[in-house]
Amino acid sequence: GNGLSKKQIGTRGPDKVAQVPVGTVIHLVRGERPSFTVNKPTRSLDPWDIPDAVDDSADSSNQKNKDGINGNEAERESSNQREKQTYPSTCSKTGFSNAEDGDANSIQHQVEFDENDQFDDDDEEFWEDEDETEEEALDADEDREEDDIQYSVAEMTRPGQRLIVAQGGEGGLGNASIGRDVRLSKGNRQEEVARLSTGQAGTESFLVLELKSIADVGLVGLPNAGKSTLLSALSRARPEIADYAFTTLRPNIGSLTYDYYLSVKVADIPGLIKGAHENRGLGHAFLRHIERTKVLSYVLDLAATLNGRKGIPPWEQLRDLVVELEHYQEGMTKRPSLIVANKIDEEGAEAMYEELKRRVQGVPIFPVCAILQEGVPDLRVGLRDLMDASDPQGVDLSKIIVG
Ligand SMILES: Nc1nc2c(ncn2[C@@H]2O[C@H](COP(=O)(O)OP(=O)(O)OP(=O)(O)O)[C@@H](O)[C@H]2O)c(=O)[nH]1
Ligand SMILES: [Mg+2]
Repeated sequence: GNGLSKKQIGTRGPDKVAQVPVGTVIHLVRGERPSFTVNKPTRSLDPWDIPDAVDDSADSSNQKNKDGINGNEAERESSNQREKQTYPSTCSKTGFSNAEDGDANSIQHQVEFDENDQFDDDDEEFWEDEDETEEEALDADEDREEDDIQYSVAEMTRPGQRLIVAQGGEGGLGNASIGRDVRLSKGNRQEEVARLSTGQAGTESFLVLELKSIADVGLVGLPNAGKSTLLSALSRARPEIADYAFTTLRPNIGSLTYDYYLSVKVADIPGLIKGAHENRGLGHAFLRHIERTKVLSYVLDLAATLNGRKGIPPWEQLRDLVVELEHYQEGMTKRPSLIVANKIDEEGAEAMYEELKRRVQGVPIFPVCAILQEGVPDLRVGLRDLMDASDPQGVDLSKIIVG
């Protein structure tokens, strides 16, 4: 699928506790199968709710998603199939093919899983023993950059969720245990003593951790900055727009296509306020989604203090946003970033834009009027350049001149 960052890890020896962000999918490359199985393979990303994917009860069915995460293709396919069943048979396929763009409407509907849909049950071949000794297998693993994913183990959907993906071994008791007090029948004493003193080996697994991103670009800004307006100017998505804070309560996704092949997904995320990292506003829910985008586009309202409004000047908006993101997760604002200076059409906004350029350096700034789509073509190019840039910059808090 789109926007996946992968990290391969190996575990050996005792249990290891790794903290992974919500939205991480764990795939097994090699090793022992864990005792739980994935109930529902993920085939689409609802940007807001990640469907529960882990069946904690030790179920022996082993559904898996060999391809990892399927993109919209599969989702669309299956949703079409579902609709086909519910619509009268005279309804042609073109009658409901509106979800051709990966925009808000097509992504936001919840996909239900049809147990037999798309997934073959010929699991066996994935679990056939290979003619490799364990030693050889380990060496091979170190050589290979990326191994084939055998099995999707779990999708972490809740904060603090814990799963044991590899069990630690039992410690040996040592020679001290071979004393008179170990009462064993003569027959299997030898065996039993050996087992007690050496312990038992732990299981071993090689995993790929995959953090699902909801989009390539996240539009980050205070409420009312014009994020939703901008998304609708950039793409065919039609999010709700209104002249009050917290219009957007769920992320909306729009697709930007360039030159037929490149498609960049942009997420319009609910407005962020000061204290969001302490869960003010809808804080954590918003931040969680920003976490899952690769590129940050800060949308600043140039007109917030103009014409008698009692808002926050754009450079302070930027500082507040950066502080919130960093409080939530250190290093987050190092992501490739650009600034959209919105509402350039308002009286006095030009001067604010000049002031903003003076006070914030190191990241590109695009003056835009989202309502009239002015500056939007340049922004589109800017976003693409940012995706391609070899040394993209984040916003450096110490370089914002405030006050
Ligand atoms: N003058 C002017 N107004 C704009 C521009 N872009 C957006 N607006 C207005 O700003 C208000 C807020 O726009 P939204 O797009 O809903 O803002 P948002 O950032 O999505 O707001 P939340 O969803 O509450 O976080 C609306 O009244 C828009 O019409 C612009 O370029 N110029
Ligand atoms: Mg909005």
